[in-house]
Amino acid sequence: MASFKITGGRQLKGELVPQGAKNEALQILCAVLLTSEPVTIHNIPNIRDVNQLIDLLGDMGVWVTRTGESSYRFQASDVNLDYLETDAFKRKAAALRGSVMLLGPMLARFKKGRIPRPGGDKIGRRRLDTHFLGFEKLGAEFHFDGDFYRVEGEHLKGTYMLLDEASVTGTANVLMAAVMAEGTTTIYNAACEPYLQQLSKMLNAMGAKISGVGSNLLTIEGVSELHGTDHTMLPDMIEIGSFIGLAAMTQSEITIKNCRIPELGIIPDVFKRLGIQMEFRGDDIYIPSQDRYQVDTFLDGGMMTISDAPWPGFTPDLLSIVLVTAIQAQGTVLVHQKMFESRLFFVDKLIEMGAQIILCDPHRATVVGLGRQQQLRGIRMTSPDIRAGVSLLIAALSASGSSIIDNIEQIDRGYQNIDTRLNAIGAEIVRL
Ligand SMILES: CC(=O)N[C@H]1[C@@H](OP(=O)(O)OP(=O)(O)OC[C@H]2O[C@@H](n3ccc(=O)[nH]c3=O)[C@H](O)[C@@H]2O)O[C@H](CO)[C@@H](O)[C@@H]1O
Ligand SMILES: C=C(OP(=O)(O)O)C(=O)O
Repeated sequence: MASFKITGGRQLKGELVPQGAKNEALQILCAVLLTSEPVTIHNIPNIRDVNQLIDLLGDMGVWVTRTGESSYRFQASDVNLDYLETDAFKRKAAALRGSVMLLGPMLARFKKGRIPRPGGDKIGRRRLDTHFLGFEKLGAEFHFDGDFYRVEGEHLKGTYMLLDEASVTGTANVLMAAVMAEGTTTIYNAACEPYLQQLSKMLNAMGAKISGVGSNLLTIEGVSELHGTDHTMLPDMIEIGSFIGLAAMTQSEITIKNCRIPELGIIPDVFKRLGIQMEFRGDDIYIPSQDRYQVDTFLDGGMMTISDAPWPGFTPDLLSIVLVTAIQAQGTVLVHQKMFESRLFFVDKLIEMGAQIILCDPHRATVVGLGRQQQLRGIRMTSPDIRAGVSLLIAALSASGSSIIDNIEQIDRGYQNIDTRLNAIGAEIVRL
């Protein structure tokens, strides 16, 4: 188990370039299984979850060639389906959440697929019903033997389906199964975040016929085969949001480069409602060093609540960052994590550091901003999940004295060389 030692209280200054998007990468990498032709992908983040999925594809027989710093070519012309029966597959696929999206492509191309219970953050119940109900609607059979989920379907047929929830990985999985089904599939209540739009655009470039991209109603006309393509990943919007929170908490002047601002949806506005100033300079976001940031109230004077919702609502993956950023704001914010029930427990560490937070219940925490009247104190803590881990890192960077964060493998799942990149603009983080 690795740890970070952080010397807090330093103001940072400089530029940060966001990595390619983790959650887009996991969808896109699974989609390479849909064709026997080469698919080249650019701007792939060098992070644990993505590297594990690339390794897994290699083990399945996909030819993987690194063609540049963050570019790879994949060719799934010799996939070994027997590998799916091995213990190694079980162990590796169970290490990350994104592996569940191998199922849709396997079903589409090889008529069957098998996956162990996927891993990922332990942030509450994470059901997979949407995935399997969708596959069944397409005519596949589904079995779960307690260890493995199996799907089989010789002849997938297009149909209308109303997803039981707008699940991100569920929509991606069903979409990838449907692209080569016979006839037309309509997916209503589809998740529509930019990463799914990116996946749809890539599939269309491979020869799929998907319309309604960007909406919650996708129409897919099945085609008999897909071809190779080139695809470039968006910058990671969760990393961009994390850097905005980091800048505010540490009073740093940071420019976040090449953000693809139109794809960020409501994210910048939510941070602005915390009182954080930012300027859009072309496609960069400039955040000046701010001594104070005053939380907005609602128009009727009511206390600010920030909650998550399926896209184009605010992503749940940034609520932990909003929560930590509110600690040094002026004013009070209620953070309401509606989707996941175990994602806010890390606040006990922040309270130990001196933050004024009341955990109302597993879904809601009220943060009473310190308005820089008092600095947080460094402590020793453990990173429970990716986003809580980075939130603790931000808290530690703003604190007086030094902190240790254990279990930073969680942070490495989603943030590329975060220590080196932040040290380059003035942070003091040592990997132990
Ligand atoms: C690998 C990957 O891409 N992971 C992301 C993906 O996970 P993932 O695809 O696993 O998450 P889902 O979109 O399926 O849903 C997450 C949770 O939210 C609940 N839910 C979902 C939709 C809805 O309309 N209402 C609702 O309450 C679900 O019951 C579930 O508990 O999307 C999540 C939600 O943005 C993100 O936190 C994860 O980072
Ligand atoms: C919850 C997350 O990831 P995963 O779905 O991979 O666990 C996340 O990226 O915040």
